[in-house]
Amino acid sequence: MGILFTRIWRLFNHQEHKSIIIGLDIVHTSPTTGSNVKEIVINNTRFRLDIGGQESLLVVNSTDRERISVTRELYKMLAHEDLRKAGLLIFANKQDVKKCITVAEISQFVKLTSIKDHQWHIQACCSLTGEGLCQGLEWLMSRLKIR
Ligand SMILES: Nc1nc2c(ncn2[C@@H]2O[C@H](COP(=O)(O)OP(=O)(O)OP(=O)(O)O)[C@@H](O)[C@H]2O)c(=O)[nH]1
Ligand SMILES: [Mg+2]
Repeated sequence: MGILFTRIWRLFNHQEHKSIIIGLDIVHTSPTTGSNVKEIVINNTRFRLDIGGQESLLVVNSTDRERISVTRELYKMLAHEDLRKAGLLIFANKQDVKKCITVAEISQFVKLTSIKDHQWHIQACCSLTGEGLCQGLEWLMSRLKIR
């Protein structure tokens, strides 16, 4: 999810909203200085994230049918105390690819409708063109405004 992450990072730049970004290819390195600060490495780039997050972003590779079941487990981290009030934004990436897993299918796999205690939104996107990224983030921003 390197490309998508880089684009989102640019859009978020200089803003103070706390978010965590999760996906299957993020490598957690050892905890760093602050208690909530984690360093992650994505495609050889090191990022520092504050994981006392208010929002969660989940990135799904819509062409990877084998690992969609692993993705299903990821949102369980929403049960963590620090994420009690977090919303969940799911980016279904690579929706431009023929025969990709559709947003409806991903929703079913991940059992989105069973998430009752968090607001969630699933957004089709293509990180090559950037399509869908702004719409997804607009959903996050609208949540932050009404708080
Ligand atoms: N067609 C298409 N290709 C993409 C998209 N996003 C990433 N890719 C391609 O997928 C490959 C891996 O890029 P990453 O940024 O690692 O994307 P990823 O979502 O982690 O996908 P995988 O690593 O393949 O699981 C590269 O060749 C990208 O060009 C997308 O939205 N559409
Ligand atoms: Mg990747």
